[in-house]
Amino acid sequence: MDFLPQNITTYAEAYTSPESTLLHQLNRNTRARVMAPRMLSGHMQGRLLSMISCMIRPRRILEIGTYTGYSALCLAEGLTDDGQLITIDHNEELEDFARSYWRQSPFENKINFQIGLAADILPALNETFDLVFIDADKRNNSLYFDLIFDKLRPGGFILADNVLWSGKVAEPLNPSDQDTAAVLAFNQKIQDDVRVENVLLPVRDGIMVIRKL
Ligand SMILES: C[S@@+](CC[C@H](N)C(=O)[O-])C[C@H]1O[C@@H](n2cnc3c(N)ncnc32)[C@H](O)[C@@H]1O
Repeated sequence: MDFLPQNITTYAEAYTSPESTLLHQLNRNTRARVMAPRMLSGHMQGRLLSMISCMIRPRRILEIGTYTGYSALCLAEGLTDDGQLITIDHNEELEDFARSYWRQSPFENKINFQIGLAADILPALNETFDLVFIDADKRNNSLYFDLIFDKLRPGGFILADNVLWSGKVAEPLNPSDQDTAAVLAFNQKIQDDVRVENVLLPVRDGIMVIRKL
């Protein structure tokens, strides 16, 4: 869903740095060959993820929800020389596809792909993260936030995707719509949490930017 008029979106994209050739190919081939290509962050959001990562210069990034590896490549652009990005997905069928693009990038050796359910993998991670991107099953956003909070350094950032949920968060809630209810609950939980500061960016489907105090 576009929240801005199409001409404004087109203009904003025209005045955003272009995707690299590799990211463009990954974007295009995901659309051509993979189910549900709308899940991919895409040009504008990808450049924003890269920009935020370059501002933070993280040593450790955690991504929950790899899909075809597009956002991992964007976030990896900001890593320090000794940095590492751990990315988790339970869909092992996408591994070869994602790796074939990571291999062509400067970040192959910095990306650690872990296959499995995020809720199983997260408790075992023995790292302190500077930046976390939550972009998997939205019903578990609150669980993932709780599981990673103590692993995030003070001053570190969490980005949570799709917090506008196609605009449904601002409409009357259908009682049978558990996905929207979960996104609403997550947004409220963050808003009420005195341990963080947060800004809901209405970019694409909404990104909650959270800073641990
Ligand atoms: C929206 S896509 C991620 C898109 C990617 N971050 C990007 O921007 O290009 C969500 C991914 O989360 C994965 N996923 C969903 N539930 C999961 C779970 N419980 N544990 C791990 N991965 C999960 C899906 O397989 C899917 O690939």
